[in-house]
Amino acid sequence: MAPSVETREFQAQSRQLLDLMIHSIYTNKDSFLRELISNSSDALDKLRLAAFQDKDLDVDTSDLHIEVIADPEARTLTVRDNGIGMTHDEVVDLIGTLAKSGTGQLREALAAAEEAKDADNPAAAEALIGQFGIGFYSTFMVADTVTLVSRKAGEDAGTKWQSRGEDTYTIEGEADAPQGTSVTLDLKPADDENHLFDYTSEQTLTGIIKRHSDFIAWPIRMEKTVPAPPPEEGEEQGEPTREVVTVNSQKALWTRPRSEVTDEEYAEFYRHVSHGWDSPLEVIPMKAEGTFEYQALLFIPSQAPFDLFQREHSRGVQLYVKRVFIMDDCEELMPEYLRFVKGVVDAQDLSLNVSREILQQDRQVRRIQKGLVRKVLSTIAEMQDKRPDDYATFWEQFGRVLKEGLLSDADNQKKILEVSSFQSTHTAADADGATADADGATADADGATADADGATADADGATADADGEGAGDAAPARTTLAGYIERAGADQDVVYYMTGESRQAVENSPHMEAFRAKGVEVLILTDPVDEVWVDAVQDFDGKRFQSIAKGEVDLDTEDERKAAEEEREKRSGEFAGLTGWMQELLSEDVKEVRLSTRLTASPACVVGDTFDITPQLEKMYRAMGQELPQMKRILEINPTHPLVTGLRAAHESRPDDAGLADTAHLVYGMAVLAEGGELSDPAAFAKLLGDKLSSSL
Ligand SMILES: Nc1ncnc2c1ncn2[C@@H]1O[C@H](COP(=O)(O)OP(=O)(O)OP(=O)(O)O)[C@@H](O)[C@H]1O
Repeated sequence: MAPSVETREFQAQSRQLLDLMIHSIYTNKDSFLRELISNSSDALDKLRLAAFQDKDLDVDTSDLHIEVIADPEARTLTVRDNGIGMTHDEVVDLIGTLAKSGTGQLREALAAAEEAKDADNPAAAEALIGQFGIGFYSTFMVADTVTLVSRKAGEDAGTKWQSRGEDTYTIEGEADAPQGTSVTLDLKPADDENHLFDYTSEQTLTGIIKRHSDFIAWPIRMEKTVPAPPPEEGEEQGEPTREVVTVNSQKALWTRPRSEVTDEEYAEFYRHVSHGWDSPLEVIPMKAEGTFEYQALLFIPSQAPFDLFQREHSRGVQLYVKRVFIMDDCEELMPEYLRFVKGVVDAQDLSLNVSREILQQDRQVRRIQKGLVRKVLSTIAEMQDKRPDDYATFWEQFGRVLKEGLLSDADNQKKILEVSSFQSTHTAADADGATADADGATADADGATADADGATADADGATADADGEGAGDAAPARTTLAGYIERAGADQDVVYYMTGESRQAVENSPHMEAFRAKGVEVLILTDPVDEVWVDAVQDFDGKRFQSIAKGEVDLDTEDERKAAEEEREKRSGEFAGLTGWMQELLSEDVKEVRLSTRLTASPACVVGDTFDITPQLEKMYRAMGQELPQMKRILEINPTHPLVTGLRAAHESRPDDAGLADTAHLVYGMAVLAEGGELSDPAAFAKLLGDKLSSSL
């Protein structure tokens, strides 16, 4: 019976990707070979491990290798391995669908690339390929047809998958497939101008393999024409012969001294372990000797992967034991908040059949983790100190993740705070035009202000920052906590901050008014994680973190404080009628109405008690499905604002006027909006405002 050929459709997103690949002008077309070899190498690692762990698995692991077979006449190129192979279902799942499909960013990026293609702007597609690294599908950059034949170790029959990269692929049984996987490409005609080289040329292939895959631990073999050795005296030069040679050196990069490895070799290895297409920002080789020995080669990427904040985010650190691959993404070696770190750890003293369960319990593994974390944090500190531009890139890409460590790694909290940097009213505003200190709020004593375009790092800890939004944009600068504390002076015993959704929302919030008037610097924290760590971290260098939107503020000197106290008492008496009435009227929304000391220009603002959670955090909790009681906050009104004094006078003379209650509701609504908050009933607010405006005409 002839084997049945099944034709299946690619998923919509896979189709889009393939389309991009086929029409790609991506210049690094050679990368397809690195991807195939990388996949083969992984498959060989997996087979060796499977054979080791499952003694019943009937496989021959005596000659694990990768073969590259070129046929210039037929214009085909095959990459074959005798690794773990794939079952029929795995081929459909892993090759027929895109593993990372369904994620928002990829969908968005694809849509953007699609649009750009219509607009004849291929750069977007190029960026997409570079950023997402599109493994197996990259073969369609160089091939018209791709045929994959695979037989899983331990199974009797194989599977053949074939596609022209259009809407469909075919899949059928292949009875006598050898164990492992082969991928055969029907190559497109060479077109040097478009970086599509002749991938059947021995020289081209050798060059690519040496450049991209030299360190692969398995032999990569290729049949080549080898010249005969020089003749002995009196003999004739022999004919060149065809021989199978191993093209790569197979040297594990982490065992070689840094001085002997080029940056490009490190970059290629990084791409292999991270499945990335970018270059590493930092290379961290490590060697620990003594009671437990390990070598590690870690990398900090230059670009955050698109799934960094998704549960099933990309892999991190691989564990090897005495050069033998044991597992991908070894969580036990790297804490969650350093999940962006890629690389390998090769431990000498673990057993080859170590399992995740054992790793979790193992004291040695915990000590390795401690060593790795210490080294990564000290590398970030060094970057901050010596390579501010790289540090700025790092912070832009991974700062949000690193700050998660403030919650989960108490031992390193101080270190993490030291290497963190923050926007503040002192640092330059970013490109959205919100200015930090338009009215000169924070010119500090030594005159070191963040410079206008944020392009240079200043001496007191404000670091310049490339925000990745393209050249020409004013880059935001950030400050370290040490920089903040130095500027604040010894008398200020807290670090002021405000959290919010954007710099602009924080800067324009009424809470900022008194701080701006007094020239007191405030950290501007806009990452969701900021909402949480500020409550969990006690202090930095003995200075407490204090939200300017919580509790009472006190920015006065002793004398000012006395005068203000007297003034407030007098005013409290004068305004008691108004605050009491408003408190009752607004009791569904607020727990107190009181006079404010933090406002200079706005009529009112809402604040929390010192230990209340912020509205943003409340929103986050609710989004995560957590039930919370309704949080009531405090309405502070400004006793010098004409709207407030006017309302007081009107309420005194016409206490029963229903229109005044509307005004009070509007004052509250304005306070919520001014801090960037959300009204519980925006339609009611709009109607009230509309009525008020009509009656004033
Ligand atoms: N030669 C092979 N042998 C066995 N399995 C393979 C082979 N090639 C690919 N696979 C399987 O198919 C999956 C998808 O491969 P693909 O190259 O598209 O993505 P990837 O390597 O997982 O990730 P990335 O897209 O980041 O490179 C692999 O994860 C692997 O499970």
